[in-house]
Amino acid sequence: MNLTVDRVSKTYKDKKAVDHFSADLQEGVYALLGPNGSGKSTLMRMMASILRPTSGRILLDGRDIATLDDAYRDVLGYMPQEFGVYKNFTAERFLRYFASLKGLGKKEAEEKIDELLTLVNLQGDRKRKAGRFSGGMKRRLGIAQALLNDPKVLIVDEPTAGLDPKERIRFRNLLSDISQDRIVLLSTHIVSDIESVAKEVLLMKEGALVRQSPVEVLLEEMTGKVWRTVVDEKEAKVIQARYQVSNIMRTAAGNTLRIISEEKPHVRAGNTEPTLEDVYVHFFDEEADDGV
Ligand SMILES: Nc1ncnc2c1ncn2[C@@H]1O[C@H](COP(=O)(O)OP(=O)(O)OP(=O)(O)O)[C@@H](O)[C@H]1O
Repeated sequence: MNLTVDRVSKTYKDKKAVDHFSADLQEGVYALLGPNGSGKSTLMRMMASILRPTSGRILLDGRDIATLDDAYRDVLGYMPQEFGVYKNFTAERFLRYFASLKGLGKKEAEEKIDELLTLVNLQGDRKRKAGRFSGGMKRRLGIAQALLNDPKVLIVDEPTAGLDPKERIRFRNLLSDISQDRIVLLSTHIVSDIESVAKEVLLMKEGALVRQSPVEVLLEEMTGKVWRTVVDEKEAKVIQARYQVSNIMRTAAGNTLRIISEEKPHVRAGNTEPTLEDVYVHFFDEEADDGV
């Protein structure tokens, strides 16, 4: 299976939110990583066929999703960023409602709902009102909703926003469990969410794709460019003005700096193992959000 984004652009009035974005996805988890406002939601809404591109095409196995229309929606699961639940619906009623919208028969729906509530670990809460759920539970219910039609393409926009660290881990595991035989695309600006689950990372900046690579390749490219040194406050300021600093840890011994640089940035600096956060800082020149 191939989902191809072919030079897709979207312009809102005078704002170019997505700019000639091209990518090719097969089965597995892909992470769309970029700062706020880089165009991730706009791109995903186009890939979910909710929004029409201003130009360019999106193809599933060579066929335009705009032409496939309902045939595409039959194989698509989508969880938008702003995911609302009907407050007074119980979890199971909410899923029954969406199952009927998606055209599932009654018996088929009950079986699927049962299976999905177990998968997202909400079986014990199925008769509780979704309005009382925590952020993490609502998002898990959202994923169950997106999986009702057993989609071949699953698009989830910022699935871990607002979740606590434990919920984020649970979510990550869930995504990797369901990624077999499906294309899963998730967006995030939280680096630690994707380091262990993503097959490839798509780095998005100002509407454009800057890189599509496996995590290992991105890390490999940074080898020898990430440095660690302990300096006093004055030296720290000088280094910060001259180099990209991905982290500063202030301790009694001084300031421990992680620096990204082609050259050795300080006499006492030594190379250290790169992380995806360093990659993020390198490409976006801003501090990574660790999501905590
Ligand atoms: N309906 C709209 N009308 C006008 N401009 C918009 C609209 N939707 C988004 N934009 C603008 O397009 C750009 C990309 O927005 P988008 O929401 O796609 O980015 P994002 O990467 O998903 O950001 P975030 O992580 O904050 O949601 C932003 O500058 C945003 O202000």
